[in-house]
Amino acid sequence: MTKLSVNINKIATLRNARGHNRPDLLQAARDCERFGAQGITVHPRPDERHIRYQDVRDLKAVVTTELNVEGNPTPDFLALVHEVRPEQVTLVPDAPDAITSNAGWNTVQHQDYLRQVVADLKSMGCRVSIFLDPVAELVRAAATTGTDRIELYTEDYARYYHAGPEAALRPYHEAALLAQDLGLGLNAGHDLDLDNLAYLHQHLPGLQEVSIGHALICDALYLGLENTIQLYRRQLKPIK
Ligand SMILES: CC(=O)[C@@H](O)[C@H](O)COP(=O)(O)O
Ligand SMILES: NCC(=O)COP(=O)(O)O
Repeated sequence: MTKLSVNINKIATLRNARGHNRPDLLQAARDCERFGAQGITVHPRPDERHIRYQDVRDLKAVVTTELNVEGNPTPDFLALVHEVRPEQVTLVPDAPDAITSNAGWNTVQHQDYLRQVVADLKSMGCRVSIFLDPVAELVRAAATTGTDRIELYTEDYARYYHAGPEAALRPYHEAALLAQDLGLGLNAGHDLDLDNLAYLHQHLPGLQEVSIGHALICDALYLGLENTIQLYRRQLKPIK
């Protein structure tokens, strides 16, 4: 089964636009779960432009499925996840000024560093996932860090999907097979939406979780949050 983790960054973006508590992020997380989300993802960025560090603390007390906290393992980020101990930490090498995540890890270059961070997070009981591009040598190097899972960075898949889904997915399919051989769990995310999700799910072996935020929250403006989450879940229905 491929689980849907709803990324609620954009709900915090909206809240922060006015400085009050509308929409209420914690209530939104509860509602996402009630509507069918099987996890909640947040990506606190250093400038706290959407998710604040305090949100992550508060969410831990509220989320009943799984809390997935994404970010670059800076000292502040590591202190936060040490305190909160989410079910999953996804390591993303984003620069502080990046508009959104725009690159995966170079796991070859940062192998030793990642090995230390992964060991530290696993010792606290967190599942660890490393965000990376679908490149064989990056997947192999990730496996040597002891990470539980990798998250395939799907921006290129999403960009090229409409030009030809098969070609767009090919590197991801190969990376997924390699991950399976190496005993790595598999997540995927970034720019997934109602157009491209079902194909990814049907053709990516061993896909355990997708985290989706931007498109899902945009769709919810038109379709409503409950209906939207149900539509995304439907794209992930088990393959017979
Ligand atoms: C890790 C990742 O892929 C991101 O998509 C992310 O969490 C989205 O972040 P923003 O909501 O800040 O664009
Ligand atoms: N890990 C990806 C994620 O959480 C959401 O990415 P996006 O759907 O906002 O592009």
